[in-house]
Amino acid sequence: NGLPLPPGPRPLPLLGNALQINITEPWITYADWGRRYGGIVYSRLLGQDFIIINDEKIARALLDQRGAIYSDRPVIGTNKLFGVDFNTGLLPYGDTWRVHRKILNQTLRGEVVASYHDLYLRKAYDFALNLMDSPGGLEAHVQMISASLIMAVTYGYEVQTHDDPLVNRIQQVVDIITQVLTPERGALLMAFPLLEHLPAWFPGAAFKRLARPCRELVKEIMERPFEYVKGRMAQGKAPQSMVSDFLTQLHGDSGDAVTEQEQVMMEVAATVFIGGSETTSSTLYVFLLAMVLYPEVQERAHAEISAVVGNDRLPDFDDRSSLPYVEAICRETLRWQPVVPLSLPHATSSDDTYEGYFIPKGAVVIINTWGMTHDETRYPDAASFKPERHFNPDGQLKDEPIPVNLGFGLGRRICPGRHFADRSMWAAVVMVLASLRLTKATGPAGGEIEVRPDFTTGLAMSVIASPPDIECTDGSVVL
Ligand code: HEM
Repeated sequence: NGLPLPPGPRPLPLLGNALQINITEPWITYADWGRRYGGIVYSRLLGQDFIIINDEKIARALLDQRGAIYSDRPVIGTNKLFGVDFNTGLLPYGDTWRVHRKILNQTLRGEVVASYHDLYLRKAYDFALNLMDSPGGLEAHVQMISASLIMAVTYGYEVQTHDDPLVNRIQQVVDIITQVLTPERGALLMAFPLLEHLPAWFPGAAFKRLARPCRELVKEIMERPFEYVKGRMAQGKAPQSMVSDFLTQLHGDSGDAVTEQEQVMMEVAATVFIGGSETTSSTLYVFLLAMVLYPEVQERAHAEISAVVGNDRLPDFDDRSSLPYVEAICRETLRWQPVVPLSLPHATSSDDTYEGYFIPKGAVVIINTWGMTHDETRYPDAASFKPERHFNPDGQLKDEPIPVNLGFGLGRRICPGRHFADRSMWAAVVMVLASLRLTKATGPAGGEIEVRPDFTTGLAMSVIASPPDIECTDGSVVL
């Protein structure tokens, strides 16, 4: 229609801008392009159109206000190959996705997840105790709280040990997905569809070796926990969970329609684990890392909790509104290192125009959340962890509750688990701050071992380079 594409880096023939992207931290390249070319950037990767949005206002104008165009997902050939095309987060914008979303919106809405308050506090308490008992097992404790929270809410399944076979299976699927199913690999497959059909031994097609085991694992992780809930319900012993609530509603019905609905619920439940476990654990890593690196923040939180909660009990949700600094720590954790730094890729389902630019149908739309939360004009000294930035000059906490945080995405595909994440994260953060002090570990010579923040990619997970020392303050659980 004669309109130009948004500005962007000059592409090379065939490869497009593939060689200009920092593969391990593409959000840094995209933020850099944002500074050079503006809030909306066009790039081409192996023949595929990419629209990269670095500006929150533009992201809201397109995803929130033009949801009918910007809510699709890119077609990634590997999703089907790996058996994960059932996942709500990867489904194209259409009827199946709508059915999934309806279930998710109902079962994870604010009022429903509020009914799990005791569960979040109990799991958070176990987490703090585990950290206290064996600080060196930090990674296992973080995995434990994330997996056990999600398994309890989804299936009413109590994870008993760090080595739960079911959780291990699900974790294997998550690992494969985050390694293999990236939009960049999707672009590679779209550019060279032949790769999908080459044998796994062929150079460049080695990733396919994981496809069959992944498909088998996916089948198992969908069916086994579902059958577990049915078995418990038959014995009259199933606690409240997403799946048991759903099956209770179906009670008495039979036939093909029920089988179909059960299949949908199996898919939604498996999605919840895949979508909720790594994001939860990554966020907790970021929080723990920040506490080790910023002891003054930790001290201020200890003082706030001490003043409000006292020394005779642990905090609970009734204290939440009286602990604004703890709230600000949660918000800053999501801002400082958004654990899904590029959100999930969206795609356009028809041509569009924006501010005189042409946006083609089928373009992959990347929301650079990391770039937005590190925008120096909005967050001065963005690389530093500063909960204070979430307060107004009059000392009041800003009116930006966690469920509207950019880290949960935008528009019709916004994270349906955000209310759950808000509450489960708060419980873990406040429980750790109320009962522990995190410090750098000491080396053999008695000096502090420096902590070098290092991040793995996939869904971006922070790893603390050396296990921190964790002390129970004053020998008691409460400060
Ligand atoms: C701190 C924790 C979490 C973060 C930062 C997070 C972030 C995100 C983001 C950025 C998206 C993509 C949104 C978009 O496309 O615009 C997403 C999607 C999704 N999240 Fe979360 N999430 C978290 C926890 C959870 C939890 C606990 C659950 C489940 C209980 C969950 C379930 C999902 C699902 C099912 C989708 C796909 C939605 C769709 O495509 O329609 N997430 N999440």
